[in-house]
Amino acid sequence: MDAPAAVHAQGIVKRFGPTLALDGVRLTVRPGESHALVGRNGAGKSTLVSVLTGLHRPDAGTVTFHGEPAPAPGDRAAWQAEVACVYQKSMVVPDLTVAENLFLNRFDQHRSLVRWGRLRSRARELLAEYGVEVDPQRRAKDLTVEQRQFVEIARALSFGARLIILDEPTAQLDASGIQRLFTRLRELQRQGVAFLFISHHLQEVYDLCTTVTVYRDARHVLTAPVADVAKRELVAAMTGDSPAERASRHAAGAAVPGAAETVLRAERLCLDGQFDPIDLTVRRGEVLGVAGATASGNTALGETLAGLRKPTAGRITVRGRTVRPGSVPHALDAGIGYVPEDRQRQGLVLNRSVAENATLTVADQLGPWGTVLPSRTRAFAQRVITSLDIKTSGPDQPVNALSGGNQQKVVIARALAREPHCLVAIRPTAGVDVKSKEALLGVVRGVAQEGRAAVIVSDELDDLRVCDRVLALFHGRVVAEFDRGWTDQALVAAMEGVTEQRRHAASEGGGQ
Ligand SMILES: Nc1ncnc2c1ncn2[C@@H]1O[C@H](COP(=O)(O)OP(=O)(O)OP(=O)(O)O)[C@@H](O)[C@H]1O
Repeated sequence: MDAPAAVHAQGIVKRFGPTLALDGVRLTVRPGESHALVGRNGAGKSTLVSVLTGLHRPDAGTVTFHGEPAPAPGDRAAWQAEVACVYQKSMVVPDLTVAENLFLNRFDQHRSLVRWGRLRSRARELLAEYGVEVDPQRRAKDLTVEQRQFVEIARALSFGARLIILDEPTAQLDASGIQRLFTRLRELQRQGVAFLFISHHLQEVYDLCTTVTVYRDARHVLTAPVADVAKRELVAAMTGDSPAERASRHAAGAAVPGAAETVLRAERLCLDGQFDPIDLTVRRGEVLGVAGATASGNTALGETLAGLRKPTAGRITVRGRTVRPGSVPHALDAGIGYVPEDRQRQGLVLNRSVAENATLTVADQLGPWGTVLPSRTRAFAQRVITSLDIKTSGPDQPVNALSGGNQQKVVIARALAREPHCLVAIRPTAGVDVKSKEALLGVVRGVAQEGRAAVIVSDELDDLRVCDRVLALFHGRVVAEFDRGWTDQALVAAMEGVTEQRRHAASEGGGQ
């Protein structure tokens, strides 16, 4: 406890124009500690990370590493020797090998010739030292997310950094990948490496971290040992609400008129190398879950339903009408609304406003004869901002100035704008805070309640709990089907390929 903090930040203020992103916040992470930083979307977590890694200069406040003042702005090498952040979006260069990535910008300055053999053996030594089993000659783009994160961690440690920031590191890992990551992190902690762990998965915070800090609306709210804070107190600190009992989301949906009618049907739909022939139907008033771990084929199935991928064989119909395969415009026209997994690439036009993004799919409804009335666009966007609780300075703010979770809400708003017959959402709550998650899932349920239908493709149990039925995929095949009332263990076991059974259901029970 007497050793100086791995990082100590105090009185940090950061403004972006009119937005106060950090309002005098503090954070202390001790050597060997794993410290969680949690907060609702837009609370200021990413901004703090940018300050702690030297990407943003704070308007006020101080940062020290191991008792020494932070390096001068712009001195990249000095910052790298203190701290590294492993982001969801990889920083490694995809076309270079692991060895090249590890030694990027570190080639011997006075040698014009790189000695590749030596580089590879040094890379092998370095990976072995940190227990990372990856061939240094493989291209970074061929690595799994898990391997890439390990390479990035090894790279950071090899620069001398003893503080590693992990920004939603588990977002793209399956359960066994998360376990392997946590095991590795615990080993490194024992060697004195400190971690700052940013996650919207509160359970992971309890599994991994010893201390938790909560920010809310740009301010520091709480720092405490994880063991002393109950989950509902943590949520209350994040939201500012009193810990009122929240209704269980396992509750059955109300009956909808005409509920037997099939909205979306897939017949013998298959995509080579991704999933075997699958039959599925989604009826009016129903939310269907398509569960599966990474590479189970569930994402590919969702993307095929949305027209993003062309199936090898099979047929998709919406209310009896065949949809042209592999065409997003046709899927959209047929009434399939799509919420993509990668909002940065597929979801948003980042430099355009919230209003423009939210209304992209409904431009034809915003004015007469092909015109778009700004007043109508803004009014529409304002309704969306209110109903989805999007934290923004207004409809005219560009979406790239929103926090990640709030960007996700804009993507969902856009998919809903056309009032699709069936919404297909892939991991719709990734990176979204607990309260917004509830709101978003409530919106998806609402689609079904209005007599339409929805498909949620996810490995998140919270997402799947709002579904009326869940298909579990493993290695491209449906291995189990669950009605409401499944237990977490049963569904996880199916997703991990541990059990296989066609119909698995208990309509009683809490499913917690
Ligand atoms: N480059 C920027 N320009 C303008 N505003 C910004 C910028 N970066 C962040 N902000 C604003 O600062 C506030 C804090 O955002 P930040 O990204 O730090 O939140 P966060 O806690 O990381 O949220 P999330 O969990 O959604 O990622 C938000 O209101 C956001 O809109």
